[in-house]
Amino acid sequence: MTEKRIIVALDFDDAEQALAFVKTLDPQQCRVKVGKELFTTAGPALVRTLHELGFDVFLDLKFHDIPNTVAKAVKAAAELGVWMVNVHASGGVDMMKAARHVLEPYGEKRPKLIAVTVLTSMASESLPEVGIQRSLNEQVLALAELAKSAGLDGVVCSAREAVMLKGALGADFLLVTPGIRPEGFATHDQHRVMSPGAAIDAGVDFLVLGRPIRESKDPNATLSAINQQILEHLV
Ligand SMILES: O=C(O)c1cc(=O)[nH]c(=O)n1[C@@H]1O[C@H](COP(=O)(O)O)[C@@H](O)[C@H]1O
Repeated sequence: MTEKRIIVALDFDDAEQALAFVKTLDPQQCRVKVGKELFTTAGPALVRTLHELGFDVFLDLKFHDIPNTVAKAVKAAAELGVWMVNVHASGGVDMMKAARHVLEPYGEKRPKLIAVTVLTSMASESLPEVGIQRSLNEQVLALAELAKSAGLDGVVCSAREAVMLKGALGADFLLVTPGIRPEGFATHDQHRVMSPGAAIDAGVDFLVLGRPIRESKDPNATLSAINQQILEHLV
């Protein structure tokens, strides 16, 4: 099995539902993401259970606070042993450097630290309402450059910005992209979407999929089908 590129978003109300769902998944086929909703109800205990079941966990709490607070939160995530954790790049370079610095003692076992650029639910027209006058691509690039200068491993962005970011920041800077939608699947609240195959063609490293897998009648079969598409697009 090559690198597991799919991260399934466990956006469930509680641990019971999340565990019933993950037990239908093969940990060789995907990683999983625990976000604000599930972590607020189920907490670290659920993350430990997911580890016991063999899943790598992306703890998606998008920390955004003063450097000291974010650094301590990222350290707590490292203590939990998660595979990946994220912060908001708009928290600034000092915040990101503090988050990166606190991971030093963990060496190669540290979680990957990535920064959210512009949420995939936002369209370019929404940027002025939060005070951003530059274009969406300029904003994503500027925040990704900031994250790289702070020593982070990569960013969360949409797959639509992947070609630009890989060109500007290099192949090793990880791109994690939500807003992935198989052809014909509803976009819901996502604005900047792309299909799994197109995202791989654009150079994305990890694809985040929530509703397309959770709402499938056979999640593991959907996962296998998307993994197959990924393999075909990697050659
Ligand atoms: O950091 C994230 O994971 C994230 C960033 C972003 O810009 N957009 C985004 O959708 N996400 C998360 O990715 C998942 C997407 O879920 P679906 O839209 O159901 O596939 C959700 O759990 C979001 O919280």
